[in-house]
Amino acid sequence: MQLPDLDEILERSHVVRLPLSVRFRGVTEREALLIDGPAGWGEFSPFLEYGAAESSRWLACALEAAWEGLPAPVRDSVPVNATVPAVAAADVGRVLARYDGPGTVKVKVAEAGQELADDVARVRAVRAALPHAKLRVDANQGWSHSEAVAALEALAPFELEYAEQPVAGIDGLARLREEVARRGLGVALAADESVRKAEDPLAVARAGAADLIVVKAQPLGGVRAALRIVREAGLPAVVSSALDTSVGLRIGAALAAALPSLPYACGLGTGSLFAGDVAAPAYVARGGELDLREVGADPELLAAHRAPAEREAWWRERVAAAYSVLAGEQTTA
Ligand SMILES: O=C(O)CCC(=O)C1=CC=C[C@@H](O)[C@@H]1C(=O)O
Ligand SMILES: [Mg+2]
Repeated sequence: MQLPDLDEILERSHVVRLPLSVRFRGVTEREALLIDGPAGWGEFSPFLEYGAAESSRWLACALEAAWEGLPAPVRDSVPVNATVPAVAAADVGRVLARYDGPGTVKVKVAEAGQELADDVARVRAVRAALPHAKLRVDANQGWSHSEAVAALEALAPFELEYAEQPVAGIDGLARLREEVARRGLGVALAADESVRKAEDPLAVARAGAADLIVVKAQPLGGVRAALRIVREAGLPAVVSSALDTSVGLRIGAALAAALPSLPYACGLGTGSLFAGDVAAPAYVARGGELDLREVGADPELLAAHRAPAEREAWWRERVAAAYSVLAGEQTTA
């Protein structure tokens, strides 16, 4: 795609800071830069600690959505999972109450400072609240090999549909996958960080280190790039969000809706964790499904959630830095 002018991108940009209803990834607020492009809304919201090279993938996704538009869907709604952050078991009911009829729940585990007993109690509380839901866990590579083995043994009675990035690295996943098979634990392993933060997102598939991959439009450089990665990986894929605003969730839904096969509920339910959003109504699932309706930022909500001036300046500089990386790639291509 031909890069639009940086000035035009910046003219069309709005920076927001949205409140979360529950702490997630250590934050209670989420900042994002939204672009009102000629083909639709784009979102640029790399996590605050990401540098220019990594953030450039996220910008490529925003520019694709805003200037090129979203690819044609093959379905008109997508199933989504509820996501339960690493809260105390006693708070699980309060978090689940924010979701409407989820058939699948992803539970965050292996949070720093917590014990395996906290994870088991949290998963048990979800199972008690939703006896028929499918359950999955996401450790964000927080376990060592032996911790992962112990945890997957302790969680085996819950018949998880998969465990997402239980340990770090492709070699770590491959080794754990062998051990899981040897012990007959019967749990599939999904790669997330080993796809979205890897130099080569296909390496994990080539190494046979995971049963499935998690794909996110922003970290992978856009919807079309993510579609290509799924095709080339040849593994089942779960589409997920990066704690996006409604605008980014709609882009994730476009990815899910364009995949030829969608065997798993998508991690696109995180709109339900926000206490404020940019679209009216917010892009949240009903009955465990997200409809592929049109979603754009609402001017009044953009104004209500506008980030403080110094944060706005910071995000605009961040776009410029990521843009330089993309422009450099175009001249060398
Ligand atoms: O997949 C989901 O259910 C929701 C999205 C989600 O879990 C994540 C969003 C953003 C950052 C990540 O820490 C996290 C993930 O690891 O998958
Ligand atoms: Mg994950």
